[in-house]
Amino acid sequence: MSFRPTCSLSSHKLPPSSRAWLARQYRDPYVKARMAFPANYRSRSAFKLLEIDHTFHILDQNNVRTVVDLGAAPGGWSQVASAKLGWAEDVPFPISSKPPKRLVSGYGLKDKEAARAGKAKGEGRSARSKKAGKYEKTEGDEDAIDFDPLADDLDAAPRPVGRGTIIAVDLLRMEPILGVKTLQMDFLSPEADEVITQLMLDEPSADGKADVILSDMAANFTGNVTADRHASLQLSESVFEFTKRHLRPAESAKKRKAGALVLKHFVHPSSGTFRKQCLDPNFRLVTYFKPPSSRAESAEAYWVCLGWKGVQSSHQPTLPPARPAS
Ligand SMILES: C[S@@+](CC[C@H](N)C(=O)[O-])C[C@H]1O[C@@H](n2cnc3c(N)ncnc32)[C@H](O)[C@@H]1O
Repeated sequence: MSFRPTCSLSSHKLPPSSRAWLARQYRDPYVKARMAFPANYRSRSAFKLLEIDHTFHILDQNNVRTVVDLGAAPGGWSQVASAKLGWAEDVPFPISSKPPKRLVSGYGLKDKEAARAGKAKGEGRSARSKKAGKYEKTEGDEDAIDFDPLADDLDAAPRPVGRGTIIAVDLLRMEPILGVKTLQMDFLSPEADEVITQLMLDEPSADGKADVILSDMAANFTGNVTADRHASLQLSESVFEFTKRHLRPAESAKKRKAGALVLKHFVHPSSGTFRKQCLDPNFRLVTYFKPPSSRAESAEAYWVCLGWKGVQSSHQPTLPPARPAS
């Protein structure tokens, strides 16, 4: 469902669950903050990465040049990474408790102008969004917020020239972001590694290694606890296998805490085993982190892993490695 700040909360036409969702959105300071800032984040998730980076300084390092963003759509984390690598205006932090009024009450000024322009051409917001191939929020992806792709004006001058590149992978199509190469594919497919590697090697002086790997991937929840846990663990295992091949070890970056992995997971009994077998032995520091912007009622959390040792883990995946190609 779209978030429309002008919707009436008391509308009896809405089912109770939608009214509760809207009420929560109204109260949510991150939803307001997202609309207030010039970065015009595409998702509320952007704040989770800002908070992670504010605490661990993963992207705030000059030596960070290649970032892989797995499960990137609609693009909030990629926007943050793009700004941190200097491709876009950097983003304010910490989150202001009082975002500018004119923007909190509706869409950003730029969006309003774009909306007016669209209207003049006889196009409504939804028609324009459809034409531009707008990210469609999927069920369970409640941190995605409707955004107007036309509001991210990539042609606006002057363009900052950033360093390095971000490779964003998702099952879903993503609108372009400066400094970001987007790849629409299933990360679990057998060909994913090769295609991502190719993109990494396309860069001048690239060696196919990433300085930072981010995974905010979340499998679609089915409601079947066993199947959902399996899917979540399978994603974690696959990201770890990818990390073994592509994360630049701290030693070669000559920084103790270089080589960073941020991995989303959903708390369940096997996740502790995964951490002990795969993460703890291979990183200098592994921290379980629940960003303040992650909803308390959500079982999601992140492992923030710093200082990749480049060690090949002896851990054998407990699950079938990859989904067969359909
Ligand atoms: C919570 S959203 C990510 C939000 C994103 N970090 C942002 O800031 O906008 C999770 C994403 O994981 C993607 N995803 C789940 N399984 C995937 C897979 N096997 N391959 C690629 N993407 C996947 C979903 O399509 C979804 O867009």
